[in-house]
Amino acid sequence: MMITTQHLALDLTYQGLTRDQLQQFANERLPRDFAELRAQLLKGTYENPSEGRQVTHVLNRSRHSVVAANGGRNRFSEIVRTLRSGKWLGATGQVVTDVINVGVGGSDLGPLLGSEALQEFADDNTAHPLKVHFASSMDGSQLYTLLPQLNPATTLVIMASKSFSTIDTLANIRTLKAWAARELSEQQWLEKHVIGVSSNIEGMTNFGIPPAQQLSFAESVGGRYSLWSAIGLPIALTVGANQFARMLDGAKAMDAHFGEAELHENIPLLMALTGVYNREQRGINNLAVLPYDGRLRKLPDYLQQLDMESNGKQQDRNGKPIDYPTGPIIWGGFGPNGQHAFYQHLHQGYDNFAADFVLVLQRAATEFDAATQAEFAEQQTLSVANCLAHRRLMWFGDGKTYPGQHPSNLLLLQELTPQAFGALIAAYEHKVFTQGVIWKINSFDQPGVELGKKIANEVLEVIKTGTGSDAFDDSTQAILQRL
Ligand SMILES: O=P(O)(O)OC[C@H]1O[C@H](O)[C@H](O)[C@@H](O)[C@@H]1O
Repeated sequence: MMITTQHLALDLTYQGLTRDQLQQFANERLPRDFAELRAQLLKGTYENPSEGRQVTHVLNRSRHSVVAANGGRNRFSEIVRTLRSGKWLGATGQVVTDVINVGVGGSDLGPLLGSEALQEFADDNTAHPLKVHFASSMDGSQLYTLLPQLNPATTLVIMASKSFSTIDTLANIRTLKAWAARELSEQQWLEKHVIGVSSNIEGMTNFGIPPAQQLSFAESVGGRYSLWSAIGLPIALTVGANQFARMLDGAKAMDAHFGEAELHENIPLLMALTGVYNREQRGINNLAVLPYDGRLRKLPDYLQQLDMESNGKQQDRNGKPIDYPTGPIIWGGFGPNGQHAFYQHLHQGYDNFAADFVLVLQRAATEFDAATQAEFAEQQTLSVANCLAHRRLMWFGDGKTYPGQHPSNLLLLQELTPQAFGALIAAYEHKVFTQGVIWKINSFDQPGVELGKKIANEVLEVIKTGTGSDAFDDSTQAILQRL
């Protein structure tokens, strides 16, 4: 069973469900008002009850929407143009050559995935190739290796944080500020070397970021749904504003598909239903994401946040406890390398799993000479053959010691264009939305993460003041003692 849209195809043959079975399952599990709720999501009026706002990330896909305008698309494009054309001068008059995106979670994973995936599609009118780096880790380990290679006078920092209060990001920024102080005054650094991306405008202003270097986006755009907003700046810096807009177009085309296509032709809907079926009817609690293209290496990480932070819940939309399983554990890795590492367990291990294979069939022509190009084409074919082989073995087994019967999707991209990438990510967003509706949960909050942050602050306070550790358990106390 293969469904083909403009940018993305889905083969769900190895889910092992007939059209009738899917229809019947949809009749049982999709609520009656599903079409209405879906229309709300696509209009930007779907409710996020616990945070008291509507869900509007879909509006960011439109090149001219109101939300996009409030997010400062013009300023966004201007910043992209200036930096990519080598016209952004630092405080000492030198051209900025390196950008570090400092953010975590939704302010890191989407920009990182998108920049890696689409690099080859960069608009080639760049006079000065800009290098884009990423720093997310709370412990500073990325900056530790990155900073010795950079010069504060030619480096610009994107402070990317929806809330502008995430301690991981603030800690990395403090380190960068201290590092820049070798060459620049604080004033110089703020005026020419920092761009803020946030929905907390006051926070950016209080930090001292000049208004012209503030890019905002609506609070109603969830962090894990924010790569379409100004948070996508690193992607635009990598590929150019036009290619970034093409990524939005691809997502928009998927929105239209999700809104209009009938059940048997609707990619996100079928991904959602087969996922719920696997969870509930086959008792499978995990989904392996297996991209067969190195440019999508970070896809499992990205989808972990998108899916697990959205649907890993034990309360319904009204805050009432629920007693049925919700979103699965998402894990995975780059398929071809996984074959030499964890696939043994997938083929012969004891555990059940479902898988999403993501396959790109062709790679655009490059500037390599013909002989090298032919070898690369051969490598692409090798990867396709391996993807198809392992997918078959996981489903059919060998009738003897390989059990098979592990259901999988094949998400097929003819080429990894910005449009196809946008469509792929939007399809997953809508899958997660649909499953959230089926499970009656709010996919747009993350109370568990917030409780973790609160407890971390309490522990930090004890470490800093050296008092109050007796409120903790023995194990925690013993470790604090060593510290
Ligand atoms: O963008 P920020 O406000 O800094 O948030 C970064 C991340 O932190 C949190 O812990 C949330 O769970 C994520 O959803 C969010 O993407």
